[in-house]
Amino acid sequence: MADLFVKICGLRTAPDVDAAVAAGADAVGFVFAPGSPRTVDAATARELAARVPDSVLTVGVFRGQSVEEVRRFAEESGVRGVQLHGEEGPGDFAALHAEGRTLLRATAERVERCGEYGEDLLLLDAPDPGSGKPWNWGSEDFTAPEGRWLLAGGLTPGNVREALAATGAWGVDVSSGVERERGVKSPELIRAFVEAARGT
Ligand SMILES: O=C(O)c1ccccc1N[C@@H]1O[C@H](COP(=O)(O)O)[C@@H](O)[C@H]1O
Repeated sequence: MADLFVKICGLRTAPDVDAAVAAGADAVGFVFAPGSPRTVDAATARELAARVPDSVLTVGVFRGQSVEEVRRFAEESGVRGVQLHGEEGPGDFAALHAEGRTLLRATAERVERCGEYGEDLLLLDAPDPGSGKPWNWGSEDFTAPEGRWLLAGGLTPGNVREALAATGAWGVDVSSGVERERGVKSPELIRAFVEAARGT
């Protein structure tokens, strides 16, 4: 699955970013949601995003923040994409889309297809994002949405192949599973995750 889309999230340092880019990530995420061990400010994210080539999407991650706050962080940091874990509706997505941003809608709900709210990518995540806990993506009840969707929640280098085989996801997103301790990324685990996900 060499063309599998891979996002590495919760990056806080230059070595984190360099490791994700070198490993071949398609997107890197900076957490602007408050209260996470991975939260960075806009100035830090701007410095980190400057290390990222144009071919790799930079994404700001938000949870329960106003559209005005999302817009302000995105402008100040220069990220090209925003990932929304809140209660935003189609109108909010339309407003952010009009500004040229790539939009990721994160949800723990069952969804039939990507794009229902105007998002570019759908992210199916655990109810407690960033916790490293998997959800029941392997169960018989799970039905994959149509379109471009990313699987997230408790993925690791050790389970990502199984998860892809079970769900047929278009892409994957990981944070906890590439950390040596909570909030601290491991370049080795980042590389191992991308290789395992793509089967390279
Ligand atoms: O990573 C966080 O701390 C975070 C905080 C608030 C919203 C989203 C967050 N991360 C997202 O959670 C999943 C990855 O979770 P996991 O740690 O791999 O289980 C991914 O979508 C991140 O973007």
